[in-house]
Amino acid sequence: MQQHKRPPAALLFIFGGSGDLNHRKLSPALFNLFIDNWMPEKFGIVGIGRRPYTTEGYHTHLMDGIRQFSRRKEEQNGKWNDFSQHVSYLQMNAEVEEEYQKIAEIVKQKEAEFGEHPNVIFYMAVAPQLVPDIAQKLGSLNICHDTKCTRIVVEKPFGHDLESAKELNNLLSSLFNEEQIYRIDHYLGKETVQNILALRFANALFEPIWNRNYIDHIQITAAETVGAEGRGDYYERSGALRDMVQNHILQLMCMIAMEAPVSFEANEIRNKKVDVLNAIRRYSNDEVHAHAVRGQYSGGWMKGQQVPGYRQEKSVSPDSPIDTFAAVKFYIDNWRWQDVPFYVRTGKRMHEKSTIINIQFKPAPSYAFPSEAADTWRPNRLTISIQPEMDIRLRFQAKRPGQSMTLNPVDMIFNYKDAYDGDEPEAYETLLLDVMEGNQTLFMRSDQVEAAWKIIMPILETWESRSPVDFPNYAPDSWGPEDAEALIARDGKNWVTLPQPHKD
Ligand SMILES: NC(=O)C1=CN([C@@H]2O[C@H](COP(=O)(O)OP(=O)(O)OC[C@H]3O[C@@H](n4cnc5c(N)ncnc54)[C@H](OP(=O)(O)O)[C@@H]3O)[C@@H](O)[C@H]2O)C=CC1
Ligand SMILES: O=C1O[C@H](COP(=O)(O)O)[C@@H](O)[C@H](O)[C@H]1O
Repeated sequence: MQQHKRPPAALLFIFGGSGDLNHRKLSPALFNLFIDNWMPEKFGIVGIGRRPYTTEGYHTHLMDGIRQFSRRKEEQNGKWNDFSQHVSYLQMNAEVEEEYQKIAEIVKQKEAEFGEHPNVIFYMAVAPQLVPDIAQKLGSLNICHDTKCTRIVVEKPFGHDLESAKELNNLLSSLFNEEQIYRIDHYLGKETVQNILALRFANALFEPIWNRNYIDHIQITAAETVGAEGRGDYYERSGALRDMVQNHILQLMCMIAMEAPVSFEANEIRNKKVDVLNAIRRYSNDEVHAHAVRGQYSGGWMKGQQVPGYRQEKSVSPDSPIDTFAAVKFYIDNWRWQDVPFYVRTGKRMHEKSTIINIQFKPAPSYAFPSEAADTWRPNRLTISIQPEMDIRLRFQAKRPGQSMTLNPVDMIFNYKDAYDGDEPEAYETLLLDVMEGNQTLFMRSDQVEAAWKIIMPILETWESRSPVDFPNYAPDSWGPEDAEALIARDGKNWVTLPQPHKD
């Protein structure tokens, strides 16, 4: 068994304990932490919802999620029985103030059982519109005011726009200290995303070329094959730009573009990231059209299966103007990145599930080789595959064996599966452990969230003020609308998909 320092005693209340996020992500993550001996010696987990569950029924529901969605499918030799002793269900309506006394009683009871005051963590796995109300009601319980060991975890989306994000920040800061607020962006918990910091700041190799002098442009693609997946209710109030760009993709941009931190202290990393967000160019409403493209999928065929269009999905309006695809060309106006375009795109029902970052370097300044020696003179590319492939590829030009001087690009590959055992923790495992340990490095600070909204707002406002005339405008199993190809082709570049070994 691995030996390491485990977090102090914790009592975790999951609002939305009967919901999808807990079923698919949170409970499997907590169980994996337990199997790996990372859960505190003394801990309790209380799922909260209005649905009635017996303790046994709740355990069966959670076990079902673990079987379906955990990276570990097995019951792990009776570990589940040990784990489930710590898990209970509290049926309560979170909109009713009096019900919160039940929480205060559980805290007291656990304090007595543990013989110490545990860190009390409130996880908001509920629809965003419920969060302010719940936070306010929790604020009326004494446990929030008198101790730093009370923490609140807020899921994305954090607000619906800049104004509502500010309101939520103001409300939370009137009830909690910033050190108690954990704004989750689950991309930051992914191993491959955290590794960007290691790649950039634990190697001297890349820093000298990591700037406008050597980098031609950067691309970030976060493509999904799934559609709205029964989340039409939520997605109709969101869309791809809000759902993926405002948070995950801008965070990836920060990881790629930030300056070197002087320490890994949470606020130092967050300061460096917010500098990037503050330097991203805000477009005027007139500039939006030239820099941003939206799309919505039609019905059609996906890997041999017929799939509905977005407008035919459950809880979606038949003339919905919501974007299920967004592509934006960003600029970061600072010394390192001036004039280097960052092309980002994300969409549902796309050809493959793949999140990749491509750093395209400029060509060599001159070539002594005959022009027919190569089919590309821009071979140098660093590709960071975030998921589902987990690798880093450095592409460079090589001489093809033979009597003539023929060049073709080859890849030097670091692959997680080959280098490690391929059993990396899921993002939510890392993030939940960080909350229990009180480490906020991978969580968003209030100013980061607001800075991200400021970038997105002009695009949202422009899109919302003009209904798209041509929706749906892309077929399932494609790479999105033609306009997205044009966005990058206008600059003489093209989107790069998962790199394939070079063949003639
Ligand atoms: N699902 C996912 O993969 C992801 C979700 N998120 C975010 O997580 C949050 C939750 O999403 P998800 O789990 O999908 O949503 P669900 O609709 O599946 O779950 C909502 C939960 O809220 C509970 N709830 C609603 N009203 C009340 C109430 N008045 N009192 C007590 N409980 C209540 C429901 O319980 P009951 O019905 O029993 O009352 C249910 O457990 C959202 O903010 C979402 O954006 C973020 C990333 C991924
Ligand atoms: O936050 C969200 O992320 C998922 C994609 O997450 P991933 O880890 O599978 O890349 C997306 O499907 C969802 O719409 C969004 O809310």
